[in-house]
Amino acid sequence: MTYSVKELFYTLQGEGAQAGRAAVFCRFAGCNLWTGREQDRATAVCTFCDTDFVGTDGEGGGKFATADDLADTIAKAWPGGGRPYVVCTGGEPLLQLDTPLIDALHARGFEVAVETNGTQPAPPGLDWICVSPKADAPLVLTSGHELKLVYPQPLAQPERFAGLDFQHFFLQPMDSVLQRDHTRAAVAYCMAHPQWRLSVQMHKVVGIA
Ligand SMILES: C[S@@+](CC[C@H](N)C(=O)[O-])C[C@H]1O[C@@H](n2cnc3c(N)ncnc32)[C@H](O)[C@@H]1O
Ligand SMILES: Nc1nc2[nH]cc(C(=O)O)c2c(=O)[nH]1
Ligand code: SF4
Ligand SMILES: [Mg+2]
Repeated sequence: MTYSVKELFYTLQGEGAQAGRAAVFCRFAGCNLWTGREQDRATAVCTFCDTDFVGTDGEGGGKFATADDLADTIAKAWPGGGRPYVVCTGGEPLLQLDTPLIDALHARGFEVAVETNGTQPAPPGLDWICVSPKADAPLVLTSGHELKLVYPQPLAQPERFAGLDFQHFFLQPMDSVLQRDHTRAAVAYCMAHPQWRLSVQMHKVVGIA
């Protein structure tokens, strides 16, 4: 299958339990909850997205004809040393990430992580699954390593997800003009409900991709 990648770059994971860890980011193009066009944002299922995932024209982006082609490109972006780590994101990565690509990445020594909205089943073999539920979208993926809820979403209260089968539960303040208010509210919620931890988008604080 052909993979459409918006951008592919080396940085630090900025969010969740793996924050601070060096990672190759593979941002797949396209999402099932928003077209990515600003004129459609208000009517999208997911309205708060902070990401451009349209097309294949970003840094390191392109169309990759085979799993081996894409895995080779990801492997070239790793500097050597440590345990190679790739974060598959998007857009919605589970529209494209499949078993041949996971196998090709494992064959090159990578741990494979995914950032998903949880509306698609996950292929087997993923090493780290981060699910970030969206209020108006059906949640299909109800287990994984971390659940990272963007907060606040009035129609997706943390209580709805607290009993699911995840090792870590994070609230991530919604980035918008009200980001400071959202952060204060998330802090208060985590202090009142210690099952939840705060995920600050560290990459935005330190100014990296
Ligand atoms: C751009 S999404 C791509 C992966 C997948 N589509 C998803 O939604 O999980 C990556 C992460 O950014 C989070 N995110 C998106 N917009 C955000 C915002 N405005 N503020 C905080 N986090 C946001 C998502 O919830 C998700 O955890
Ligand atoms: N540094 C960094 N960490 C991230 N964690 C999740 C991200 C995403 O957009 O999926 C992201 C991102 O865009 N940059
Ligand atoms: S589901 Fe993820 S990629 Fe899609 S619009 Fe929402 S935050 Fe953005
Ligand atoms: Mg991001």
